[in-house]
Amino acid sequence: MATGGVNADLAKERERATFDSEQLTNFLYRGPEKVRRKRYLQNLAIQDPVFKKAPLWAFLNREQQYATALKKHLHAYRRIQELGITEPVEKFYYREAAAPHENSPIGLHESMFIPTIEKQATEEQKRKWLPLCHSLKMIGTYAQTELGHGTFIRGLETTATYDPVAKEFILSTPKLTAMKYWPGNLGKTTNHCLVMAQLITKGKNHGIHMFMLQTRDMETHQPLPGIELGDIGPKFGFFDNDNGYMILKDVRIPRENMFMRYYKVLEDGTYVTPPGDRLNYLSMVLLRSAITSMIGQHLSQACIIAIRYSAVRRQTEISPGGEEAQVLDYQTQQYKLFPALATSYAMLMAGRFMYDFYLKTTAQIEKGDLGTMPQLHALSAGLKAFSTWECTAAIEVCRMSCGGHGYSHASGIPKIYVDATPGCTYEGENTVMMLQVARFLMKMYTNLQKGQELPSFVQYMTKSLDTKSCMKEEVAPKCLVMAYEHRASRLIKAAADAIQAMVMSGSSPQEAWNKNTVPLTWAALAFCHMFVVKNFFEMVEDAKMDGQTKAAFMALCKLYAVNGVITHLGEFIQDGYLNNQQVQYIQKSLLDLLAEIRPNAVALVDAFDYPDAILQSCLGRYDGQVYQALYDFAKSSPLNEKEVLDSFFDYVKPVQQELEAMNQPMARL
Ligand SMILES: CCCCCCC/C=C/C(=O)SCCNC(=O)CCNC(=O)[C@H](O)C(C)(C)COP(=O)(O)OP(=O)(O)OC[C@H]1O[C@@H](n2cnc3c(N)ncnc32)[C@H](O)[C@@H]1OP(=O)(O)O
Ligand SMILES: Cc1cc2nc3c(=O)[nH]c(=O)nc-3n(C[C@H](O)[C@H](O)[C@H](O)COP(=O)(O)OP(=O)(O)OC[C@H]3O[C@@H](n4cnc5c(N)ncnc54)[C@H](O)[C@@H]3O)c2cc1C
Repeated sequence: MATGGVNADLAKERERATFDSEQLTNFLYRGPEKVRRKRYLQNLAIQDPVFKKAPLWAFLNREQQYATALKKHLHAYRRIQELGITEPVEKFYYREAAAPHENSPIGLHESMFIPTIEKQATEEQKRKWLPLCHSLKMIGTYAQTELGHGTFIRGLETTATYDPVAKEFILSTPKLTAMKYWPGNLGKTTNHCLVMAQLITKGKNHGIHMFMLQTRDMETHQPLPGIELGDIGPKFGFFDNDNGYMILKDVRIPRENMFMRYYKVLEDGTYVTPPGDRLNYLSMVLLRSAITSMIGQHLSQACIIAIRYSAVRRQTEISPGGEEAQVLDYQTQQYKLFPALATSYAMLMAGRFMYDFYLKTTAQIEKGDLGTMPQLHALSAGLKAFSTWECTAAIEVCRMSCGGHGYSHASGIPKIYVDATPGCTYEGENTVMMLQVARFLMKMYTNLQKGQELPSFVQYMTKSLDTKSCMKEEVAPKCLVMAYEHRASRLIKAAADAIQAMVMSGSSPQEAWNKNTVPLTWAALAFCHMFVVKNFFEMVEDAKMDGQTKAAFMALCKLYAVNGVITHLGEFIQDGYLNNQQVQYIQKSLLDLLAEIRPNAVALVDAFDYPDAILQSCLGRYDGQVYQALYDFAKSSPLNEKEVLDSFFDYVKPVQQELEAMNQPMARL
């Protein structure tokens, strides 16, 4: 444990901030009452001896990591029920503090299995399954992806063939590539899963549908007949999770195990047409809608670590014989870290919008109004992809900005990165998700050409592209937003025109699409970027906080927008929308903003309000005592338990002796 009070540099940083970080914390967590409740729940978990006593995951092997994570998450699950915590966000605060950076082996049970039952099951099915789920008699996961197919789910090969005589479905993975592969917690933890399979009845394939499958005996936990299950082995991250594989050999389940809220097969095998398309994709939409906030939180943790450390770390005298500078004073270090910080706030704001939009839209869907599903799909897919790409790249920047110590697990950043980066892949591979956004945008563009009204968040497309930017020396938010709108509109039009031109010259629409997927992803990315920028400005402008806090927050928001223009400059100037002079204004504004943010950098990360016990970082400690903490971390390495390791006697000594004998002058003769 480090001692010595707060590091003097860090203390100074907090004194010189121009705003009160608590104000921003209150905004981030939606009010002081919610902040108090968050801290209360986090403290409850942090003080709980079961969580407190557990060894740090970094020093454990994979089996131990799995067992520790399981023990903690099960204890948390029980405590959450005992404490009567029902709000999802409050459960999250408790869990995060109970098992920081340890992914839950019952995570899929809570994040996909139960929500899918709640949304896709009939009332009768819910009555039967939900109580068993809540008592963990049933522990389930979401088994969709197969060895051969993750993205193209219409191509899944698992079959569910209805037998009207027995009134059962026969589940089968008829070939190697059909085996379920990747589902979280499928390998060892769960005893049930939702299986996505091709529904075949009366000899006809009706496409993929969801079925409830019991995989293991509920007492002995042994796999049931016809089911082979296992863990898929170690991965880049998620070491503590048993992502699994599953082979099914003609496993029979009752007809009632098909999720029948929207889709139905009658006893005689008649398929009843559902009220709408893609309703069984809604579980993916839920998680996609939650990922933007989640990934923003991952990045915010990396920013706390890198920025606090950069305030403490001193390296190189600026003038000969002078004091070594805090590395945070180097403009280049600010250029790495402040855009990352701005990105984390931007994504937290986008995530807030996204989740609220999800709740609003799904409430309409529940009432039978499916009209906004395409918008929900496009926005959740796009923000999921955009935010995970941006945030994982920024986390890696944070890690490298910590120099050598960033590479150590002592920093905490490597674990944040490896657990964040699969967000680019799971719940829809990012490029594929961007192409779904592009598909939506192309439709909107066609509707525009037909003179139809567009949904509000794509109405900017109706503006003329013949205008020039209003950007002046004082870089105004309005002009920044318009620049993003212009870039998105132009790239959407460019992609649409390219496709139309190919179709006009004889290509099929599919061929024209496939020859333009790169420009289509440019357009989709520009759309998502514009959406995030615009939403960030709107949320800062509407935020209720004092003037100094708002000014500090606004500086970040502007930096996010300005930095995005500089990073993607070609797309903003290609048609002459911004001229050379205006680009210079923006470049100058970037440097001015770095200087403006500098005194508030530590306060801006303090506002995220992560206790040390959650952050688990020697570099990101609130007191800045990083060197003592690094030394303590090194001392606690199991390799240091023995002064001389057995491997020295087993391997080094014999080789030394052999080499010594070989190198004797006599031996060479
Ligand atoms: C607490 C967190 C811990 C982390 C845990 C991580 C857990 C991870 C779990 C998983 O990864 S589960 C598996 C996730 N898998 C995927 O996401 C698969 C991705 N693939 C798809 O979603 C689809 O195959 C596709 C790429 C969207 C294509 O679908 P499909 O082939 O059926 O459609 P298209 O022919 O392209 O389009 C047809 C039509 O349907 C519309 N559409 C597609 N998806 C949706 C949707 N979800 N909602 C509404 N509408 C949808 C699409 O836009 C087309 O519309 P039109 O243009 O024809 O109007
Ligand atoms: C940590 C983790 C947890 C997971 N948990 C679960 C789970 O709980 N349940 C579950 O069912 N699955 C789970 N998955 C699987 C995950 O959902 C899939 O890996 C994901 O959907 C991507 O599919 P894929 O692996 O088939 O990638 P592929 O589609 O094979 O992607 C490979 C490449 O092909 C490109 N590509 C593919 N199709 C197209 C296209 N049409 N156009 C252009 N490019 C294309 C992609 O962009 C990518 O570059 C998990 C995966 C991970 C990593």
